[in-house]
Amino acid sequence: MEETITKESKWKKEEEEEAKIQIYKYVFGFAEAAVIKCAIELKIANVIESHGRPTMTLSQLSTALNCSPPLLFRIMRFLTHRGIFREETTPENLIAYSQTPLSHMLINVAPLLLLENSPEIVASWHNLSAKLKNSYNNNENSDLVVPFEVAHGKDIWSYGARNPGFNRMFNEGLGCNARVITLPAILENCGDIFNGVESLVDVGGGNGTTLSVLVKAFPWMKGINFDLPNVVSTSEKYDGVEHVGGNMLDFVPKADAAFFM
Ligand SMILES: C[S@@+](CC[C@H](N)C(=O)[O-])C[C@H]1O[C@@H](n2cnc3c(N)ncnc32)[C@H](O)[C@@H]1O
Repeated sequence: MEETITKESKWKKEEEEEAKIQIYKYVFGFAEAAVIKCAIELKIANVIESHGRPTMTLSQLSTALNCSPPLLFRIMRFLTHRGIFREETTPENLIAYSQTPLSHMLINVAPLLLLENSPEIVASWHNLSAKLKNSYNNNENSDLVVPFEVAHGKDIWSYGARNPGFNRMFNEGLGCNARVITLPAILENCGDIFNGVESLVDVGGGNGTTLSVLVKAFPWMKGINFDLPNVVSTSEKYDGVEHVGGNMLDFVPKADAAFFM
């Protein structure tokens, strides 16, 4: 007689109990990003950092942020549990907070976190299944499905051209990624690729952050930041960097070397 594998015989009781706990990670998975965004918008890390003392009591922090202490305490408890800020008790028995390496990073990477957790980008992720539907057998049509376009009805560059707020957030977010994460790694590990390069065009260079860092590191180099007209027209000016607007499919300004990131 064929053996029937029942649910009970297949899974151990502990595994099922663990699954009941784990599933809540996914039910409330969004909360992690939402609380980080809340901390950035309130500028909690900036306020603690500029307080001038290593710790700041809950009462001082609540006053500085104009937030209800019990509400702020709950947000801080969520964050400190994850190593974002440290909770301490003062000699007067008051709750106080200090910075950790992770909470300090919130200050530097705030633009990137705000971009990736923006309603526009999150809406793309909510359309991820559209990308996979009917993609069996490498269906060519599924290659054309872009979750951002499903969510917003247009590609991300056209959307940015029509939405100055998103355009700015996008360029600041990627500029932050370049400044804090990518460029330090490039400069530390392979900076010598720029030796002898007198002019460099950054194709799709966004708001010019990358070139602004590179021309400082290699002062003999002239930078040409090439991006869509709506991007460069609102970008900050940097010494040693010329902004050129255009479509890379039509032309790319001439230089000793081209950089794509
Ligand atoms: C992924 S972002 C990279 C930005 C920047 N290089 C970085 O790494 O932070 C791509 C960039 O290409 C630009 N871009 C997209 N299509 C373009 C086109 N046809 N011509 C010129 N730039 C374009 C976008 O505006 C955007 O700034």
